[in-house]
Amino acid sequence: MITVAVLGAAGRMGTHVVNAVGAAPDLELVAALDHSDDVAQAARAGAQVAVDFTVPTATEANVHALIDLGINAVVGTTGWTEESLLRVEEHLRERPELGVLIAPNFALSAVLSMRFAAAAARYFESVEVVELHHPDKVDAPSGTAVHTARGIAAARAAAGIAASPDATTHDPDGARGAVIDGVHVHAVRLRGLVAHEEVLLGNPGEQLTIRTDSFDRVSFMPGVLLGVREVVRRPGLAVGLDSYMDL
Ligand SMILES: NC(=O)c1ccc[n+]([C@@H]2O[C@H](COP(=O)([O-])OP(=O)(O)OC[C@H]3O[C@@H](n4cnc5c(N)ncnc54)[C@H](O)[C@@H]3O)[C@@H](O)[C@H]2O)c1
Ligand SMILES: O=C(O)C1=N[C@H](C(=O)O)CCC1
Repeated sequence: MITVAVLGAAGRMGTHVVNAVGAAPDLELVAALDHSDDVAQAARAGAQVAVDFTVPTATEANVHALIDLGINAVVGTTGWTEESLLRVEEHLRERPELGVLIAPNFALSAVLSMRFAAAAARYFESVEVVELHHPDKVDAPSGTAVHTARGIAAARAAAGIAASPDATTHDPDGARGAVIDGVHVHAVRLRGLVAHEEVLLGNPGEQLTIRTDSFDRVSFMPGVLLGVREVVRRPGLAVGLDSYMDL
């Protein structure tokens, strides 16, 4: 039995995680904490793993607190930068027995989309990412889109591919979107959506579209539970659920 605490337990994702952990025969929910609770309660309740679905402004501090408490962490919250990931990696050297998984998206379709996009990136002249989410989301672009763009950019750089062609010289309102490692990323916020992303790859006379749709937050739960089960036997920092999958 793996004992689990949930941070952000009252939120949209946290509520689903509480239910999914509660329904799993090999997991025991020992703490359901939200913003007014002390993270140390997770240790007092005997948690081996804490799942964090909080807010980008809180998640890094939560992870450092969990490491100090000797608790493995599975993190779905977005907002991570190269610098904040490095700080966690550094902190984990003090606790080499602990594992931390930080994954921008736990849905299988999204994990595969990111992999497929990176694999396809070097075969196309142009690439852009469009992410589409519910309007209650506080961050843009999405963590998934940032991770997707970085994977595409790394694959193109490794293959020596030039920047996507773009004649734009006048864009006073930012219509061309954000630029992540040279890849344009566009964010849509629309009532009715949950979490969606399209990667558009273009060549003369052809286009490849890679699309992932999470219509319901249940889509994230198998990946979260996989993370909880695996993190206890995979010390160190892992970024992206694909690192726990045999892809
Ligand atoms: N990785 C994935 O697969 C995935 C999927 C969906 C959402 N997300 C990300 O998860 C995060 C949460 O999304 P959501 O839709 O559940 O948001 P939400 O606003 O519904 O929930 C966040 C919860 O965290 C709580 N909270 C805030 N600060 C806290 C703190 N310091 N300690 C404990 N709890 C705290 C809030 O009170 C709230 O209940 C976002 O960053 C989102 O982008 C990731
Ligand atoms: O609903 C959200 O918020 C989501 N956030 C993640 C992101 O920013 O990529 C994953 C998808 C849902």
